[in-house]
Amino acid sequence: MAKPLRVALLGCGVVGSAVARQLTDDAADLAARVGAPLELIGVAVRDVTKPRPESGVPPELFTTDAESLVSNADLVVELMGGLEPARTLLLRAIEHGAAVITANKALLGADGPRLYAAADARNVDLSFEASVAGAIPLLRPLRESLAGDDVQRVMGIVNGTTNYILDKMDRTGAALPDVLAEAQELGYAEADPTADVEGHDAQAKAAILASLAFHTRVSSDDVHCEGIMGITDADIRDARKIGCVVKLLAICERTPDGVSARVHPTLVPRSHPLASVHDAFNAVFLETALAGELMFYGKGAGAAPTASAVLGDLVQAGRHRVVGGHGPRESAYAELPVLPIARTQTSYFIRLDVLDRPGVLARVANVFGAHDVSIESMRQGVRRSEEGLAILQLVTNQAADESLVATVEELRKLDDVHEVSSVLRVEGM
Ligand SMILES: NC(=O)C1=CN([C@@H]2O[C@H](COP(=O)(O)OP(=O)(O)OC[C@H]3O[C@@H](n4cnc5c(N)ncnc54)[C@H](O)[C@@H]3O)[C@@H](O)[C@H]2O)C=CC1
Ligand SMILES: N[C@@H](CC=O)C(=O)O
Ligand code: NA
Repeated sequence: MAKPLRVALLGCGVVGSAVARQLTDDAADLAARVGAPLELIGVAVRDVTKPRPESGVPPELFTTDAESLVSNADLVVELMGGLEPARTLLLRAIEHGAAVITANKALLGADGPRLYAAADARNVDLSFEASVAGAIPLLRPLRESLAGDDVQRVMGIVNGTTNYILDKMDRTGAALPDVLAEAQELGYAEADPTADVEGHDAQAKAAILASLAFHTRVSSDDVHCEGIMGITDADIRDARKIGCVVKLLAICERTPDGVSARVHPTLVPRSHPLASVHDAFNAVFLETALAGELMFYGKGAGAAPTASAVLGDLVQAGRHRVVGGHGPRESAYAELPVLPIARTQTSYFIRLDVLDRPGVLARVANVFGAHDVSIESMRQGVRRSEEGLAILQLVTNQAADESLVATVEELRKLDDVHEVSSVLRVEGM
């Protein structure tokens, strides 16, 4: 057995506590797998007096001096979240020659290349399996197992909190704020849960996935993002009526013109495998040139599942310390253009309240035709006859997103249209 490797932990919240606990409870096995004991030399926290019995960390190991801690470690595990001071501490750790492990998708999505460059310059590992889809081994397959293949498409549910919320709304009719509080209690949500419900957590994850899948730098800012705050009971009911469920999807695609990445609420047919992803589970489908279709499923959030991914990275980085070598570096050589959503092919579900008068269907259909958008199906909903209104629910075929946006804009201006009451993208029909 080699000499102990010094491990510094930054943050002792939901995930940090679970990692710390496992470092103690499973010390002998982890040492045997690494080839050296993993010695926890300190845990950086904001308040050293706060009791954290669940972590099993001896009180003397807590410190507020994160800078000194990272300067003395072989392996630094960042589980604080947020851009700063996480970025500065990771860069300092790398500068001192430590391998770094992080679950911080917000930081990777905003500034990943800077961390990669620093890690490459010092020849140390930068690992982040927990940052996307929690426990699911997804980034290592993309970075390593599929390094000889060409990924065409990545589509999936990568945010546990919003899946938990949408699933509960669908299955029990519960209201969004109540279910969000439950997801927070269960440790799924971000410290600021608006990152979950506004889609920014999934946006950062989509940036990480697209970067790895397409060997091209894609930052969070390149990812079109719509969250779930606008999803209403009526949307969930409409989805049900047309045999669908609403899911927040991340979709990254390679096209002849470049690559795109987007996150938005999406109608998915109930027969689609993503429709049966319940609670805080995540699921991601890959389409590749050689392997064909691959599916990854598991727990995307929560203390123990996320700790599993962090510890896997920690063991791998530890092994590299013991026997030499390091994990993959940034692969961004392809430098493909990153396309805006306007140029992505999508299809829309549109709900319209129209004036119930002769010729209205033809005039509505004309607007679609004028933008080269064809209608896949149309359904007339319950009439609100006292107001002289009828409800139309249409699903389009695939078209450029900009054409669909233009179609909706023009529908809104039509005299026959009282209101465009819902617009959602559709996948898998
Ligand atoms: N909770 C989950 O299911 C998952 C979380 N993650 C990521 O893991 C990281 C940690 O998440 P959680 O444990 O859920 O968050 P958390 O909010 O429970 O824990 C973060 C801890 O870091 C501490 N902290 C923050 N800034 C600090 C500073 N400047 N100095 C010292 N301590 C500081 C906080 O006080 C808190 O105790 C985040 O990047 C999150 O995005 C990734 C996958 C799943
Ligand atoms: N808040 C995130 C945690 C894991 O990344 C989620 O809900 O998925
Ligand atoms: Na993962």
